[in-house]
Amino acid sequence: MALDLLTVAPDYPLDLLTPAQMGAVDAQAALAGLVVFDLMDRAGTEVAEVVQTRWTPRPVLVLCGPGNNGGDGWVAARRLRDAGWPVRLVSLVPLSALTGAAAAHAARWSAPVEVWEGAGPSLGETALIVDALFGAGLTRPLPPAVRRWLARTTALPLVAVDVPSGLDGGTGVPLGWAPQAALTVTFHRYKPGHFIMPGKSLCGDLHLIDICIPANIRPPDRIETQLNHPRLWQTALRPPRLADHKFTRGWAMIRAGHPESGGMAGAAILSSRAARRVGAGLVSLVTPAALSDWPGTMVTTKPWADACAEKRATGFLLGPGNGVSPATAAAVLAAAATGAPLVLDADALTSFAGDADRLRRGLAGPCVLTPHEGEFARLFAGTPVDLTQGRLSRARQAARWMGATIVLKGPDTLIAHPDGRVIVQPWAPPALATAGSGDVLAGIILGLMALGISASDAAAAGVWLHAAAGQRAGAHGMIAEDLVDFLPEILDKFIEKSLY
Ligand SMILES: NC(=O)C1=CN([C@@H]2O[C@H](COP(=O)(O)OP(=O)(O)OC[C@H]3O[C@@H](n4cnc5c(N)ncnc54)[C@H](O)[C@@H]3O)[C@@H](O)[C@H]2O)[C@@H](O)CC1
Ligand SMILES: Nc1ncnc2c1ncn2[C@@H]1O[C@H](COP(=O)(O)OP(=O)(O)O)[C@@H](O)[C@H]1O
Ligand SMILES: [K+]
Repeated sequence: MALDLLTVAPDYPLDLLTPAQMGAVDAQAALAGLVVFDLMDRAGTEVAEVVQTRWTPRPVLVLCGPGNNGGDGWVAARRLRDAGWPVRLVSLVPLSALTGAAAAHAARWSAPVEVWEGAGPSLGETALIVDALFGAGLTRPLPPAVRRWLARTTALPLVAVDVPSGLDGGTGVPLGWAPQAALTVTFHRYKPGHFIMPGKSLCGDLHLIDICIPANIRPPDRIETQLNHPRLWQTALRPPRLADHKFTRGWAMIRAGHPESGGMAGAAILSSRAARRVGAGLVSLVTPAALSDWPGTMVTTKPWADACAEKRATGFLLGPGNGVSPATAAAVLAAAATGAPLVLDADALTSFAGDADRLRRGLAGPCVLTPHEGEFARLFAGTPVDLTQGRLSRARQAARWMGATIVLKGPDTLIAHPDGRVIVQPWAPPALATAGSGDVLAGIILGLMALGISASDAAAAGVWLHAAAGQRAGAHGMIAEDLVDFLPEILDKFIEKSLY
């Protein structure tokens, strides 16, 4: 699903269900009188529809597994054959092993069936593979022969039913290995693994099919993972108000680095511009040596301790270009002790490598940490966070342990909150992978928090606005400075205007 980030995106289901939650929904649907045979019929029929929309008729090989995922495959094969496609059907198990709705749909298949043997079927003329082997709830690796067969067919496009078989739909991490799909068709609700790397990449294009399970059938436990969307935070964005003066719009303090301390001032300058563009009333760049920024930025060489003593400060950002050093760590702890909103990025995080517990104990107010994968690994090494887990689990554990919002950046940025909720932003232009882009993101989140917006709303809104600015800047030649320049236009699309 490609998304235009510049519009208030149309409604799409935000909830991402774990495989266990999807199983609970399936079970409740059956209890509510929905017939699994019919749900499977709709699922498989839609798979066939999507295939026919994307490809012209060609020899297709449908691989069907032992469970309901395989059942969808039997339906899809039948529909494609009815539409005149040359279809071969390969069942992973003997037909006598099938049960329930899958067995019932298998009984409706009137053409020859090949049952998997040894190294697997010959490819022959096959030009397209439908993978209906296993769904999102698989808990162990693919059988080795299946894995080897799929690995040999990578030149052919593969359509995955629910997930590419072998991918854990709950985490986005393959159970050892999963094939690369050209497209993935899933049902009722997306699962986290569709959007979190490497699953996001393995799924190819995504299609969500409504198989008519009513929306009031929900899992019994809390849905903890959601897609990002303006409706989560749009009302929290704060337009300028008639009675405002600059101090009511917040004063953000940014610590700038200095070459002599291993720092670079440019990063903090990008952050300061972004914080100002999203509406912070005043932004100070606190720097050990004179530097120049836009004239409206208050550049000051006063000590960082003075900035921390400023009672009117409503937000602090440390890290961009600060240099990794005990001095940076001390400056972080000084700002944290004020209890004012805090954003920590880059060197502010790495300065606590091996000592994350000291940072954790020092946090006294709302805090957003914005690590990329490298910074995350350095900061959380040696903590209770299990670094062998996938991104979703790691981000969630880290936020819980740190008691702060963690923005784990990447093509699938995760915004994890201490209460266990995680917001996923899977849409962001890869052109954002350019130096300084993260500094702009940190400045956006700082500016929003300095305006009084909560850490969770500022992080989710900030990640969206940053990605939207990236989209607006275009696929080629974008530099971090451009992101700052597009922020007013982006904000204008999302901010509520009725309060003027
Ligand atoms: N129940 C429903 O309401 C619907 C379910 N649908 C399909 O049903 C699929 C889920 O069906 P199933 O729950 O049967 O799951 P799967 O189709 O993934 O198959 C699980 C089967 O594989 C076997 N198996 C072997 N090793 C396993 C392992 N390590 N972990 C899990 N299973 C293992 C199990 O014994 C079981 O027979 C979804 O992916 C979706 O394609 C669709 O038909 C739409 C409607
Ligand atoms: N392939 C990608 N697709 C989309 N967004 C990306 C990609 N790579 C990086 N980004 C985004 O770009 C920003 C880069 O930040 P960061 O790594 O901190 O860079 P820097 O420190 O140089 O500013 C993050 O917001 C990240 O989510
Ligand atoms: K599958």
